[in-house]
Amino acid sequence: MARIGIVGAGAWGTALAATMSRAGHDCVLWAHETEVVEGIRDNGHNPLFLPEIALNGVAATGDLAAAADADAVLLVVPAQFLRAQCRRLRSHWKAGVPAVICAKGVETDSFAAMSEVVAAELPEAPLAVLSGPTFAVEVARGLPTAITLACADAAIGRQLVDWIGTASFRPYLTDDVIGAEVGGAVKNVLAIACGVVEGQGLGDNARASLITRGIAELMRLAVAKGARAETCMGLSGLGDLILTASSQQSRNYSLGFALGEGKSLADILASRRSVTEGVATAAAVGGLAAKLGVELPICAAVAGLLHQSRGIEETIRDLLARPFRHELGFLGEGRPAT
Ligand SMILES: NC(=O)C1=CN([C@@H]2O[C@H](COP(=O)(O)OP(=O)(O)OC[C@H]3O[C@@H](n4cnc5c(N)ncnc54)[C@H](O)[C@@H]3O)[C@@H](O)[C@H]2O)C=CC1
Ligand SMILES: O=C(CO)COP(=O)(O)O
Repeated sequence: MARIGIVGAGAWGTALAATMSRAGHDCVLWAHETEVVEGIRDNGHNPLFLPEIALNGVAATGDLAAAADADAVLLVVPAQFLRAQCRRLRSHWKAGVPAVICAKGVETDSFAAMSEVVAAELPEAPLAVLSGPTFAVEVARGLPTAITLACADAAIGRQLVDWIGTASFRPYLTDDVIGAEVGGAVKNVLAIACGVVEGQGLGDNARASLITRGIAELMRLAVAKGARAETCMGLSGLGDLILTASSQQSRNYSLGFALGEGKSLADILASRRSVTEGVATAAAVGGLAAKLGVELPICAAVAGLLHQSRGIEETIRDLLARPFRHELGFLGEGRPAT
C-alpha cells in the first residue's frame, strides 16, 4: 500500500481519492476551498464536488506540504491553474516522487502541454499522465473503466500501474506521454464541436463524421508534437473522444449543445461552477497548431465560435465549404480530391 497525495478536490480529484482509498491506500486530498476541507473532515463528503460520494478513509487538507509528503502525487487542478499550483508545491516536493498529471488541457499563454508545465516547475519529479474515458461520478461509484497511464520511465510506470490499478480502474501502460496528453486536451475541443452539432440538430451522421475527422486532427497535432499516432487510437485519444463527444454528462459536450441551441457562452459559463477545459484549450490548441504548422479546421472552428464571436451558421457553412480531399493521409492535410 502507498501514500498517495491528491492535489485538487474537484470532481476528478474527489473520485480518484475515493478510488485509491477504497483500494487501501493512505490518501491525502488537498482542496483549494476551506469549505471542502472542512466538509470532508467533518462529514466524510465533499460538499461542492460529488457530494454523494463517501470519503470516509480520505484525509482532507489545505496544507500542500501534507499532500506532497507521499509516494506519488496526483495533480488534478484544472489545466490553467496547474503552473501556479506546481510553483506552490515546489518547495515541498521530494526528489524522485512521481507527479501524475490528471488535468486535460493546453496552457493558453505558452501553448505548453501539461507535462511541459510540470517539468518546468517541478524539475525533480518524474512525470506520468493518467488520461482516458473517466467521468468522475462513474469512477467514484466503482463502475469499470480503462485508462492510459503514460510514463517515460518503465519502472516508475509499472509501480504507478500497481498502485493506481484496481479491477474496475484498469490502467494500460505506455511511454508516450505527449500522445496521452494531446488526446485528453484535444478531445475536449472536439466534444464541444459535437455538442454544437447535436444542439443544432444536424444529425447523428454529422456527429460521427465530426468524430472521425476530429481524430484525424488530434492525431495530426500529436504527431507534429512528437507523439506516436497509435497512442491517439487508444484510451486517452479515441476512447475519451467517443465518451465525451456523445454524452450530456460531459461538460464540454453539454456546453457545445447549449451553444448549438442558441445560448451565449457567458450565460453557460456563469451557470456552472465546474471547469469546461475545452474553452481555454480551444484557443491554446490553435496557437500550438500554428506554431507546429498543422491545420486543424474543426478545432479552429470551435475557437472561432468561442473566442472570436463567429456565428454558428457561418462557422458550419465554412466547414462544409472546405475543398474535398482524399481521406487517407491523416497526418498531412490530405491531397485535394479534385
Ligand atoms: N470531472 C471529470 O469527470 C474529469 C476531469 N478531468 C480533468 O481533471 C481536471 C480537474 O477537473 P475537475 O476535477 O472535474 O474540476 P471541477 O470542475 O469538478 O472543479 C473545479 C476545480 O477547480 C479548482 N479551482 C478553482 N479555482 C482554483 C484555483 N485558483 N487554483 C486551483 N484550483 C482551483 C476547484 O478547487 C476544483 O478542484 C480538469 O483538467 C479535467 O479536465 C479528467 C478526467 C475526468
Ligand atoms: O475528461 C472527462 C472524461 O474522461 C470529463 O469530460 P468533461 O470535462 O467534458 O466533463
